[in-house]
Amino acid sequence: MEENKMAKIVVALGGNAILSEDPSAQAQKRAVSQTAKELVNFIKNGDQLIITHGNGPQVGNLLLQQSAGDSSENPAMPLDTCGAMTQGSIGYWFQNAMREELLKNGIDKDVTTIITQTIVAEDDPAFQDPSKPIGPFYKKSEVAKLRQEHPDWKLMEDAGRGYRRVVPSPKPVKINEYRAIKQVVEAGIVPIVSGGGGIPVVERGDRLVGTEAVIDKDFSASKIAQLIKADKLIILTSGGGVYYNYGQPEQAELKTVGIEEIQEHINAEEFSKGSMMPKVKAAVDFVRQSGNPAVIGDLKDAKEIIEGTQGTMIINEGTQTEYR
Ligand SMILES: Nc1ncnc2c1ncn2[C@@H]1O[C@H](COP(=O)(O)OP(=O)(O)O)[C@@H](O)[C@H]1O
Ligand SMILES: NC(=O)OP(=O)(O)O
Repeated sequence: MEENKMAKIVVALGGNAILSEDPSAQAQKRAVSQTAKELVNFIKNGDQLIITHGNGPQVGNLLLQQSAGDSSENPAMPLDTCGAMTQGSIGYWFQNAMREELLKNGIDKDVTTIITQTIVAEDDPAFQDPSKPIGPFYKKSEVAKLRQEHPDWKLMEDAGRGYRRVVPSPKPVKINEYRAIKQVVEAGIVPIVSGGGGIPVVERGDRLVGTEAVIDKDFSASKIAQLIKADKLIILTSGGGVYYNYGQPEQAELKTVGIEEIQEHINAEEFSKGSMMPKVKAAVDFVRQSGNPAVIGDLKDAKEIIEGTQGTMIINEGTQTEYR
């Protein structure tokens, strides 16, 4: 198969950006359709697109549905299987929406979802320190009751938006389906990969065994972007680009920043642990390893981000930091 010469762009979409206020399938499909309209612009530009997405809200909601209907005849599915189910459901929404948009634009291109298993280390310290927010946001007044009802849950405040259940989030070590993903990319097909960061599995001899965790999709997206030698990594979320002093009166949104400067802000732990910190770390890791830029921005600004007029661009050079 001949190597595709067009620019390869990995786009990672946040679970919270897909599920904003209305958790119904219709509302999430609408958000995905809106995004698909923007994503098709990359293809019209002649770029090769690789799509990945989060699943934090969706997998948490699914776990709640599972436990509500749990019985010996119809047992609740474990977290790794719920992760796989969200890869299927969100992948379906994207395949469906992308197909429609491509047809509207007269583009004959296949889109396919690859169920992806992400190998993590069984001794990753993250298993002892849950940090990945999943499911709905709760008010502070609800926390005591939730702790009583679910003594096994750990709850944490999430970036000023309320409290959420948190689960372990080990780092991706290997993407098991990487070779398949590479071949699909080389064939010019648009793949939807590593949804929800990939299904977390650990290696035990010849077996891959599912584990109770949710991998951060930003870290998996960065790993895939490095493996396929992407020209750009774009992380789309809600709320805009990266801010210094987020939530403070003096908050400032970054337009362009070099990796060494933003690394200092990472080292000072200035970004929220369960939300912006993984995005910034994943972006910096990609830029450092590849030399290519990464952009973090709002899903609703996808068009402007493609044009380079919105979002925060992180680049591989010392530069005068620009603010919006
Ligand atoms: N420094 C920051 N700059 C911008 N947003 C931040 C920052 N710190 C926390 N946030 C919050 O992080 C959110 C994005 O993280 P999250 O909701 O976890 O993303 P995802 O869309 O991947 O689910 C933003 O909507 C914002 O509320
Ligand atoms: N798995 C994951 O990172 O999901 P979110 O993007 O929804 O946080």
